[in-house]
Amino acid sequence: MMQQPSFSEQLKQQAIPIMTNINHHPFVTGIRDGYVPKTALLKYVQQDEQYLKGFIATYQSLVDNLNDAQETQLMKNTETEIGHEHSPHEMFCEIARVDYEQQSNKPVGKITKGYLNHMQSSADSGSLLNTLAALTPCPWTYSVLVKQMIIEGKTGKNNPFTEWIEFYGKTNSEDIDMSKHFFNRIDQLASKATTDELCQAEAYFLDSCQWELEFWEQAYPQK
Ligand SMILES: Cc1ncc(C[n+]2csc(CCO)c2C)c(N)n1
Repeated sequence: MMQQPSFSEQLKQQAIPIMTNINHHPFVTGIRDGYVPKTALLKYVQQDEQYLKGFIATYQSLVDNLNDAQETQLMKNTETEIGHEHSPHEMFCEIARVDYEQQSNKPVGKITKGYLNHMQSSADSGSLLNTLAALTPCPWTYSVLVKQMIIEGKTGKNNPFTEWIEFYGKTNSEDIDMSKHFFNRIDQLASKATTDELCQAEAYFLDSCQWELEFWEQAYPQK
């Protein structure tokens, strides 16, 4: 008999259309091909500075709500990774020839706010499964898109984004792959969840994937 795919495999399958749109978004193809307009890089950095603060806040509420010491330690280990996201912002600023220091504390845009509210509402739902489902697309979509670029051989001295691609390629290496760790935990929780709970978690996951797409679009509108 064919084995039923795991819940996390089902989530990834459901997200394929959104992931395809992300991979074809001009911001992402620009990184792959070595040119993104300065205005887009700037907008991204300004919004992502705000986004990271919110991501860390939601992650913190997740850790605070854990009641298992071992799991708390595991999640805290992952937490130390999150603080290192400023260097990709510095790379974008260098490429755009703008001062990184001037880019923080800009007003939070509509999409950034929407995405952050969505993540926080997953934590407020009181369900670890929902919270992990809402947080995972952040590391997962980046891991998928950079892996694709690395496979296609888009890194090299001709591409100014090589360091950026390798940054996310590295943070997603086997031993510290955050999305893998989150997906494993999601599968454990899913095995004890009701159908309704699984539906809810799936919606949190897919909405976050859609917000990831909107986030690129916010910085570099296609219209
Ligand atoms: C909108 C947006 N989505 C994802 C990331 C990437 N990212 C942010 S935190 C984190 C986890 C550990 O570093 C990862 C991969 C980003 N910068 N901005």
